[in-house]
Amino acid sequence: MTFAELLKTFQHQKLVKVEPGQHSKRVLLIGKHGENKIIEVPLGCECVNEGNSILLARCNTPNRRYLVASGGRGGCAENGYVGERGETVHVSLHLKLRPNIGLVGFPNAGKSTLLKAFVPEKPVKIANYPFTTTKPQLCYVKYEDTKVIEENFENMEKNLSTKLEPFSLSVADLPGLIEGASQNRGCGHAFLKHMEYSEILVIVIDVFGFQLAPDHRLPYRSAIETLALLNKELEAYDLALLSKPAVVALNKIDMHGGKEKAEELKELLSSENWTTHVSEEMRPRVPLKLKSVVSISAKKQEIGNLKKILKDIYEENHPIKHLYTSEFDNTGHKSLV
Ligand SMILES: Nc1nc2c(ncn2[C@@H]2O[C@H](COP(=O)(O)OP(=O)(O)OP(=O)(O)O)[C@@H](O)[C@H]2O)c(=O)[nH]1
Ligand SMILES: [Mg+2]
Repeated sequence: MTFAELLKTFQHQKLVKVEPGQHSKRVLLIGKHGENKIIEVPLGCECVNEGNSILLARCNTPNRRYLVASGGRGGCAENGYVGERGETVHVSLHLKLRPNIGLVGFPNAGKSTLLKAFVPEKPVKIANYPFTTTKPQLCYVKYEDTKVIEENFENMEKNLSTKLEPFSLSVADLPGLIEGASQNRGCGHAFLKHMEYSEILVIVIDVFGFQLAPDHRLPYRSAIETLALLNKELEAYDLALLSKPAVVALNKIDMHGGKEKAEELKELLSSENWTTHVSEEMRPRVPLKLKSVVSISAKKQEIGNLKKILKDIYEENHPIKHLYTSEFDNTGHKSLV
């Protein structure tokens, strides 16, 4: 099953109806409990009761089971030996992506073009109109094989050697967000949810700003305003998103005047109070944690040191834990850290 098919399968409602308990019989005084129905879901799936919107299960651990609807109790003295009906619950199953990196931005900012720059061999739909990407697409950014130190303690001899190991980070390209996404405008919630599990946010900004269509009735937003508005949408959806490390990619610097615009923006974003450069109604309460601001031309596949920055942030978040110290204790065995 492809990833897109998997997403489709798990993004719909299900009726969970479990069996009733059996009545007591002459030969079996206590009736059998209604049998469980087991629904297997992929990791990262959330199960929500459609009736009251209560989250019933967040399936983050492999092979763990959650009780969503209880089977009917078998006949016993308390129910007059008459088997009870099982519960019936309408649930919706949501599959959330768990990419290392989530690409966030207004429509047309160049998110898919950046994905293509990361993974040139991947067929990606890119076009000069908003909402080209309608479904999340996931792929892996490969890095040159990384040197790792291998410890070999055979025969109690300390022998350190280096070997090469492949390293990659998963990246999700998401449909564009617009003002009001957190209130479900545009593609809204359906895609903001995938950011919950992204470890690093890459905010793709068109240095020339955004307008949904060339129509004077539609508002034009400058590049810094788009960043502030995206920040506001993330804040309104879930404050926790703002604690994730964020990298801003200032895109389209190959266009006339693009480099100058990117330099101006970098200057504005270098201050902690960058949000003061937008009007109050666009200003988020909690600014994003901007780890780095990079100027890029996704179209020309000139992305500077963006890949390295992302790997460095990833490694900062996942320090390698050595299970053993490199010293032997006095019994001749290695000691645990
Ligand atoms: N000149 C120039 N054009 C770019 C660059 N990056 C993207 N574009 C163009 O901008 C348009 C939109 O690019 P996409 O990658 O589809 O934008 P997106 O952010 O994925 O858009 P949605 O999927 O609608 O959210 C396309 O015409 C791209 O060719 C760039 O670095 N330079
Ligand atoms: Mg796209």
